[in-house]
Amino acid sequence: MRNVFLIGPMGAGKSTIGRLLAKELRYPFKDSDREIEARTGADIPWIFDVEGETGFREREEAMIAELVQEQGIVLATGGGVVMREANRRALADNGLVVYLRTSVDQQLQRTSKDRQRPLLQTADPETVLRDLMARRDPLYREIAHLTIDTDQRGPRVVVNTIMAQLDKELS
Ligand SMILES: Nc1ncnc2c1ncn2[C@@H]1O[C@H](COP(=O)(O)OP(=O)(O)OP(=O)(O)O)[C@@H](O)[C@H]1O
Ligand SMILES: O=C(O)C1=C[C@@H](O)[C@@H](O)[C@H](O)C1
Ligand SMILES: [Mg+2]
Repeated sequence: MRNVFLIGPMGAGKSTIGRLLAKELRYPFKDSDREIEARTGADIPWIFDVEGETGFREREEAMIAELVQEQGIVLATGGGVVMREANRRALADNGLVVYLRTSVDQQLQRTSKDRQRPLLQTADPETVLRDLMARRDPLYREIAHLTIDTDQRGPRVVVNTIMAQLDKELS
């Protein structure tokens, strides 16, 4: 069974859509951010605070290397997973990579209520998101087997769109 790996920026809907897609496929759902928290025994803001972003990226790379060994899971990755080449290779080689695309305007709306994203705890999250998008969008595209725009589609419609594409991929 093939793994499905969801990539994309903060607020693209990887966790939300991943959970729904996994139900549809009857695959186990894993969320790399949650797995890192469980393994560390601390939440992501704590890890960034105490170990810095580099400490978090080390934990993330180790977790991705482990998770890609699974067979037949839906995995929601963290927004910055593509920054490391080892992660890009691990994902591209071990599953179908789906890029959930979204605009910075939508990201701002979807992330505004939540304080769990340390990179956005700044006076100017819009500039941060634009800068991250400029650097990461080419990397998401580099490894994506499928790209789905989520701006005009609610989570259920995104899942149906992925399911239709998966049927094509698997037939
Ligand atoms: N297609 C969509 N349309 C409207 N709202 C959405 C859509 N997808 C997700 N959302 C909402 O956006 C918010 C962020 O979604 P989610 O946490 O799934 O993003 P994420 O990609 O996992 O982000 P992160 O990389 O920070 O973990 C949630 O409140 C979710 O309900
Ligand atoms: O875009 C990012 O770099 C991040 C996204 C989140 O999923 C978490 O992995 C963390 O907050 C960092
Ligand atoms: Mg998430």
